[in-house]
Amino acid sequence: MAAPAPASSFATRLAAAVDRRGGAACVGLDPVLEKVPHRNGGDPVAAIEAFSLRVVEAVAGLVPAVKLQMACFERYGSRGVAAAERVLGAAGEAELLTIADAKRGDIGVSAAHYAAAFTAGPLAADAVTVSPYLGFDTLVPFREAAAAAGTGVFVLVRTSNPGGDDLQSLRTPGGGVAEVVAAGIERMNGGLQAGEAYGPVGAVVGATRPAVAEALRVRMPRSILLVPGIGAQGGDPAALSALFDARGHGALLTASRSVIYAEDPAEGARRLVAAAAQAADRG
Ligand SMILES: O=c1ccn([C@@H]2O[C@H](COP(=O)(O)O)[C@@H](O)[C@H]2O)c(=O)[nH]1
Repeated sequence: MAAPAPASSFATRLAAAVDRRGGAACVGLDPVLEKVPHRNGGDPVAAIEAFSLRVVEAVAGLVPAVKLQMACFERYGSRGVAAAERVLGAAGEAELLTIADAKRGDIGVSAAHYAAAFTAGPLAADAVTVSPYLGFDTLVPFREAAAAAGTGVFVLVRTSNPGGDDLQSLRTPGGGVAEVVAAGIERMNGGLQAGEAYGPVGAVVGATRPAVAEALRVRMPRSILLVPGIGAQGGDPAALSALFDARGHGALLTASRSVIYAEDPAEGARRLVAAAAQAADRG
């Protein structure tokens, strides 16, 4: 029997959440033991989980989405993963869309396992980040799982770190590497449902190179852009207006340290939403 069709696509749910909260902002949950309240010699997993749950509670109702940095949890093994499951669950219950920032990538047969892990079961999220380094065939299982589950996939295209240039800006006969990846993603979003502006395959494009991000936006008109690099990495939402469409959709600005370690994360989240709304208004 065919799997039941999802109630709505990730793009539709994200657009509704952005409209409800007033701006396309995402709070990154990157809990680091040294920065969260904890007892010396106490349980690190309990500390990062409690901190993450407090941030979820503080930002629920303010932002459309949260992004969990899986590495912050996985470094603690199975207990850390179990904590990530609970934080994802709590965020979902608080009506936050969830992005598992897992940056997975492997040959197709193994990619299918990763895709299953993040679309169904205890680690299921509304979207997952993936690496395109092994080729476009390895993205297909993620695309198929996302389309079937009504979730999203964000492919790394142009990352926010300084070393992103090392490989992503290399020239090839088909253009720069990032442009080749962008073209592949655009192809994967073919055949949109009627009334849908964006497909299930989005792109990670760093805020630290706004002109590059803008050029990539043009190459991927059907992709939602997940835009890290705001705040701690110096990216400025005001420089990112061109990433949004006329309805203020199409991009999701995400910031972690500058919000979760602010004196008042709720206030940090409000500021991020306001900055995203202002950027989208000018788009
Ligand atoms: O190009 C990328 C891709 C992913 N990230 C991730 O986003 C957050 C950024 O944290 P900040 O504290 O807002 O700098 C983190 O989880 C990164 O791994 C990115 O920064 N750039």
